[in-house]
Amino acid sequence: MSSYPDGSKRAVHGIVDRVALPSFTDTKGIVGACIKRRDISKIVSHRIKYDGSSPVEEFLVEWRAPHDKLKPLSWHNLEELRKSLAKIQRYLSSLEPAITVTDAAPTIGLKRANTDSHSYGQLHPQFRALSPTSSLSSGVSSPNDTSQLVESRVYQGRLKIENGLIKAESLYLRDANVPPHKQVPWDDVKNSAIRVGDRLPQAKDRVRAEFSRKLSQLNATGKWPRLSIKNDIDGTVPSLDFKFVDEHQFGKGVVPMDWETIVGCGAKYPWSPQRCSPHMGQHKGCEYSRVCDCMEYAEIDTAPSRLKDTDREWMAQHPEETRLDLPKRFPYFTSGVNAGCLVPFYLDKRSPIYECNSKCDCGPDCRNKLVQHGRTVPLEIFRTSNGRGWGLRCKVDLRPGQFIDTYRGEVITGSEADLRETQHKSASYLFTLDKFAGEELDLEDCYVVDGEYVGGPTRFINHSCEPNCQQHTVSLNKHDRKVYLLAFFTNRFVPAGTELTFDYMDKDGEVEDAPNQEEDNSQPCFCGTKSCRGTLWV
Ligand SMILES: C[S@@+](CC[C@H](N)C(=O)[O-])C[C@H]1O[C@@H](n2cnc3c(N)ncnc32)[C@H](O)[C@@H]1O
Repeated sequence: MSSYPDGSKRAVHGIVDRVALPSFTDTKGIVGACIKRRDISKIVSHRIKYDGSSPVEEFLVEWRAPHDKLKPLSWHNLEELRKSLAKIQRYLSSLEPAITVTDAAPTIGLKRANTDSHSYGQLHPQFRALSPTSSLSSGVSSPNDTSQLVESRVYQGRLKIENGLIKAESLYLRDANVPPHKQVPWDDVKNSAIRVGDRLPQAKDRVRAEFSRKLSQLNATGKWPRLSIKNDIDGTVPSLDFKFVDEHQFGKGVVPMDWETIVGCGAKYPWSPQRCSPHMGQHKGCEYSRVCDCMEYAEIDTAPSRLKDTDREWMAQHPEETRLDLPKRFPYFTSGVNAGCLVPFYLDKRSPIYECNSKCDCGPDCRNKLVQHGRTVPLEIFRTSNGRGWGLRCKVDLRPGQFIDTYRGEVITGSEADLRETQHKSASYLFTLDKFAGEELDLEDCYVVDGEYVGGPTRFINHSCEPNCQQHTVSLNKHDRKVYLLAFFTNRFVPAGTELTFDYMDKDGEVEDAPNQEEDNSQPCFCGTKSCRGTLWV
């Protein structure tokens, strides 16, 4: 074990800064301070420092410094990085191939299969080939092994504390105390610092605890049935970069229709005895769809028992005129065991659903308000066993046409979506709101929902070529053709615990052309169904 000028003893798993400045954590008076996540560009490496016999995991932080060629770097412990756990999680997953993490946070149902959770420094043999550069170490040391401690030169920024926050200044570039030959270019650091095979149980525990905290905060609202998570496969949790939200968030350049312009049903003919109200006779409300203004553009019910001869004559004579006084297809069963489920007509036809809204006179219990009230079933995010990441399932049986939840996220412009697609290559969370694209709305003017960083649990629904769910358009404002809700409903009975899936290539019941396997953006499909088409549309 080597002794350092500050008196500490360290076994080092990453880069050693023996000749450079002492670790920031050695500085007095910083207890409680932490780094703002936004200030961190990324985590570059890690090391295990021994404080007596207790291991302390430290991470080498590369600071954001847009105008500096060399970014400030400095070592920090988990306490200082407590607001940046998403960055740590990303760093941990970059080490993933060599790490089998099985220790668990019971609060979120992860399986604890490895009791050796606090062992350090076991390098997977296959990664020994990663050789160090001449000036930087990539050797791995155990507390008793100092043979691989090598001198390195890490470019460091100067740190200061302001209002409990640690901030970096990249002054050393100009600081005579650190001569240029001791400033290691970022590429050298990057290439030699990526370490695999080391266990970082403290960091993993922190990441899992943070996810548990987020989930319990969400469940604490009590607004919806509990959302749970289960991982019987490995020790990971979904990305901390993801934020659960209740409704769409509007991005730059997206202008939803002003709420003031929305007219609720009942307002149009306030003098009419037939206007919508909570009870319009026989315990019915807006199911009297001839009257409900919100349903003006819903599918006309052409059943002989509903559409009178006079209606047909009117339609023939006025093809372009109001549909207001004609009977419409009501979207949901209003009574019986299937009450609240989508009727077969909508399941088959995929016609847009027009729900009433909060400005209507029909009251909160109107049967034409379902999707807007949110999820009513307990969902579980779970780790799939065949490489499809996370998936979603329901803990209770679901009836055909039962509502699951909406797909929500950041609503962005089409051009912003194109940019994100090229920048991140992650088209998989983008959902175009193109239901009403046509004569009055160009496809390129349609907005796109990005569920990658903000959204709801449906963002975890995987693709299947024989899906048990499908997506439907639900509008709360019949005049707004650009912003609406994307709602998932089951298309058959789904027993409790079955993975929920939808067809990523489904376009209102039609399957879009299967992508060419050689196309850049295609991904192999592992849905495992008999009719699997082999690729995903992503
Ligand atoms: C909307 S996300 C679904 C949630 C995702 N599994 C996760 O862990 O975040 C879509 C991504 O999931 C994966 N995926 C979904 N369905 C799949 C399937 N049938 N086969 C292979 N990968 C699938 C693909 O990586 C796809 O890009």
